[in-house]
Amino acid sequence: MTDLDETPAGARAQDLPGRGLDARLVVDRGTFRLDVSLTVAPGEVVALLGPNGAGKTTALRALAGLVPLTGGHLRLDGAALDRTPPEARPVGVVFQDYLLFPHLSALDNVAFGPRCRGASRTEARAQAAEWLARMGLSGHAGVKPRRLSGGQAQRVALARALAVRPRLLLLDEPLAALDARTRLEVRAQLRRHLAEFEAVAVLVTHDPLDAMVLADRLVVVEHGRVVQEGTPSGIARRPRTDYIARLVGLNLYRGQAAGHTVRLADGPALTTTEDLSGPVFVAFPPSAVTLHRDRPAGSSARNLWRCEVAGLEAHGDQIRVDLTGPLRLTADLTAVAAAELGLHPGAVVWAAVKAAQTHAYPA
Ligand SMILES: Nc1ncnc2c1ncn2[C@@H]1O[C@H](COP(=O)(O)OP(=O)(O)OP(=O)(O)O)[C@@H](O)[C@H]1O
Repeated sequence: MTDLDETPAGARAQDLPGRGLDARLVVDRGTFRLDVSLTVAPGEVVALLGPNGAGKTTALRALAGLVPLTGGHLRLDGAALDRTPPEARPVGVVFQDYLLFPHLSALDNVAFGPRCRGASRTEARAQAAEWLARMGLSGHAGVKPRRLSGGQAQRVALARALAVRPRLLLLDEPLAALDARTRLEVRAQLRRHLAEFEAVAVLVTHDPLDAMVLADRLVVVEHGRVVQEGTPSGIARRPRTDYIARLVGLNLYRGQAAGHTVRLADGPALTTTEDLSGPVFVAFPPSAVTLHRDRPAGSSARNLWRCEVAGLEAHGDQIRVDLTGPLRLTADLTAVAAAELGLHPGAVVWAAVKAAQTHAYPA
C-alpha cells in the first residue's frame, strides 16, 4: 500500500503548472524512513548534505526512479513523474564511481544516452562529440574509460548525463572518487558546468566544501529528515544542529535567552551582545576562545570557565583543543601558544570568550 499524494481528477490533471522540481520523497527502507521535501527552480543547484546514513542516496535514487516512493509526490516542470520508469524520465545521473561502460570509448559512452532516446547512430555520435568538446575532451573521444584519469572520467560521466538534455541532473558524491589535488581542479570545472546548466541540478555529498562551492542552496538531511536549508553562508552563520556546527567549525549551544544572558539547558549562562528572549542558539568559532593557565585577573570577558583539556589535534597550522568543563568547547590556538600553556590531555585551563565574539539567534 502506498500513500502517494492524491492528484486532481481529469485528463493529465496531474501535470500541474510550475517549472522546476517539486517533490516530497517518502521512502521506507526497512526501519529507515526518508521524508524529505524538495523544491528547486530551473537553473538552481541544490546540495543534499548530511552524515553517513542520513538518506541522501536514497533521496537521489528516488528522484531517478531507482527506488519507488512509499508516499509523497514528484513533479518536474509540472509533470508527475512518480510512476514514470527511470529510463523514461528526463533525468541525467552522474553516479559516484561514474559507472562508465568499460568496453565503450568515451565518445560511445556519451552517445549512449541520445541513442537510447531515439537519435540515429551518426546523430548521437555528433552530439557526443559536441559534449566532449565542451568538456575539453575532444582528444580523448576514442579512449576507453580505464585509460582516462579520474578527472577525465568524471567529465565523461557528466557529458553522458548532460547529453540526454535532462530537466533534472543528479550527481551522487561527484568528487568523492578523486584525490585531493584533482578534486580541487575538477570542483572548479564542475562549478562552471553547473552554472551553465539551465535546468534543475541536485547533488548529494557529505563534504561541506563541495556543497558550499557547488550549490546555490544547501538542504541538510539527518535521520531521513531536512533539519536545515538555506544558502551556504546563511547556514554557516546560523547552524541549527551539532552536525552542521561541526561541519562549519563552530561551537554551538542551545538555551533560554533573557536579555544579554543565555542560560544553557545543563550548563552555565553565556553573555551575548544580542538582546533576545526565549529559546536561542549561541555560536562562536574556536578562534574566539582564549586559553589561560591561571584565572585571568581583570579580564573583560564575561564568559570565563575552568576547563580540562580532553584532546588536542593539529588543524591546519593551528592546534585544535577539545575542552570539557561546565560546557564542551573547541578552541584553536597556535602551536607556540599551546606549548607555552603546556597543554596536554587532563591539563586544567581557563577558557574565555568575549560576548562580542558570540552570535545568538532564535532557535
Ligand atoms: N536496500 C536497503 N535496504 C534497507 N535499508 C537500506 C537500504 N539502503 C539503504 N538503507 C538504509 O537507509 C538509510 C539511508 O541510507 P542512504 O544510503 O540513503 O544514506 P546516505 O545519506 O546516502 O549515506 P552515505 O553518505 O553513507 O551514502 C541507512 O540507514 C541505510 O542503512
